[in-house]
Amino acid sequence: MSASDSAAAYDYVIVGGGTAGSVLANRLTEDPATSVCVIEAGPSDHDQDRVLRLRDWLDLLESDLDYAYPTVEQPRGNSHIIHSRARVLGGCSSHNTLISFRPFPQDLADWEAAGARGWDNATVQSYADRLKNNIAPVAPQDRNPLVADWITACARATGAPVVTDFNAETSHRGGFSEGVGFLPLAYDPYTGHRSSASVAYLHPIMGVRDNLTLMLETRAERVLFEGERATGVQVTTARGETTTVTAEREVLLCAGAIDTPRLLMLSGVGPAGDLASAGIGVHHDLAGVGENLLDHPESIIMWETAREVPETTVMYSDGGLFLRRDTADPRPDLMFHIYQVPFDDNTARLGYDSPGPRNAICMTPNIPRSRSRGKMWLESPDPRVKPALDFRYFTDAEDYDARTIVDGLRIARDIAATEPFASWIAREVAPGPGVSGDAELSEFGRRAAHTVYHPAGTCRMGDEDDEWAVVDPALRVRGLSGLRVVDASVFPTMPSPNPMVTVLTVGERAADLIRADR
Ligand SMILES: Cc1cc2nc3c(=O)[nH]c(=O)nc-3n(C[C@H](O)[C@H](O)[C@H](O)COP(=O)(O)OP(=O)(O)OC[C@H]3O[C@@H](n4cnc5c(N)ncnc54)[C@H](O)[C@@H]3O)c2cc1C
Repeated sequence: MSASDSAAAYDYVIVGGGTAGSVLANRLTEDPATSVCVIEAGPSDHDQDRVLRLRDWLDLLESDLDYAYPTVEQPRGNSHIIHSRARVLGGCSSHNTLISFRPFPQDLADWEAAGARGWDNATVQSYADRLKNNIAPVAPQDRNPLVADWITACARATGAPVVTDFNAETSHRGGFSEGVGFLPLAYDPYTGHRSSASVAYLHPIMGVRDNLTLMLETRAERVLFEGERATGVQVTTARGETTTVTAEREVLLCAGAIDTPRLLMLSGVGPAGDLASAGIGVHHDLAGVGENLLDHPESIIMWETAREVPETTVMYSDGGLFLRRDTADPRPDLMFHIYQVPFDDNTARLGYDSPGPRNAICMTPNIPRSRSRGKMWLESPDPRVKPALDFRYFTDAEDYDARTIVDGLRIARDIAATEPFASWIAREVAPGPGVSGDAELSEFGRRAAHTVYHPAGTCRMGDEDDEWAVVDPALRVRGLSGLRVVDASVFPTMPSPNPMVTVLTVGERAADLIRADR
């Protein structure tokens, strides 16, 4: 299970045993003649109940299992957001909420239009069909009566249909424009445990397949090259030793949308000017590394409840609402999660009081296709220094992002005024009924903004001749060989819904692309 011998060699070296990395490790080791080493900076999740119990996810944020990346100052947004990224086997699928939406057909049409040839809807859905995770709507015994009343009120107030299985709408009806219901989750309804990437793809084969090596608590610090070819990775092991892991065929970067571009830049692959400013020697000038930083920004409205919120839940955010304002596009353009707990980090900082833990209910409107684009870069060649993340929240020229949040806050108030949800509510805590003009709502919405924790796009896919693309449609890093990126970094544009299933699907398809190149 562990290897620390120097210069160990494998066919494939996967950096990051996270969401996409777990899928890839499983699929590539299906062939007993193929050897794979997974280098994972975090520990195993295998016997960690605090990780496996989905209901406890909030305790993992900013814990020892979280890289917790700050952002640079956001003049039009909230400068205090901490981007959680998991440091544990399974990656973010081991500390997220496991909301699981199949990719939307029109989002994949956007990918193809952006140069991601071959990532069409029919192809990608066929890979989504292969996922091993147990994905199903919140089970009947886990359905909170308050959330059920919220769903009814949403349908009445907005006209959105109540949906029993969002993913069935995508699989069998070509998608949905609007809808409200209990969310599809990757979990085991009998135990409340995660059906994360590690649970579904790694646990069944750990210690079973001899051709799989896991190097846990081992950090990749640099990709090694001979000329243009990636030959392996320099790592620091759990014991603090620096060693080399050699890839006979390919190095596969699956460290996520922040750590993959970070590792490329630490290895001298990235925009030459940015690398020089950080004191890093340039091995391969690649303009797009760290550009196109995407996210789903959200804001919040919080109420104090008139009665205690019933405790039944899977993970305290079990319902979702999708709405569409622009009828020219079939996709929803506003999404809301409901939070059955006081999600008050940002409101408390702004001076709002917080109801008790059992007396708050929140709605968090988010922007499915945010138009602001960010960038990340390094400020030091030291691999321990965290990167600079500038999401440039709410900076799009048309102010579309801020207007979407204002629309969301207003719609949330309409829902709160509608039975049977209305009678659960005692008062609006934040932003409070006094905040009602567009400008005031925008100011509050942006200052109290948060992330749905979906950074992506920083090594985006594109045509071979697109100078801002980092990888080609087969996920190979442009201008180099033996090196691919397989994680949320490769998204050319942001999927409208929560992206984890799309990441898993990228892992599934990547395995076929890699095998096809052998
Ligand atoms: C709190 C939270 C809640 C979320 N909720 C949802 C949700 O409900 N539904 C949804 O669809 N999406 C959700 N997301 C987003 C989703 O989880 C991510 O988009 C997805 O899991 C990213 O997968 P990945 O493979 O790109 O990266 P990750 O899963 O982050 O995997 C990266 C792995 O690489 C490892 N690593 C990093 N650097 C190194 C290094 N240098 N050396 C070795 N290993 C390294 C990390 O430890 C990690 O295991 C959430 C995210 C968070 C943080």
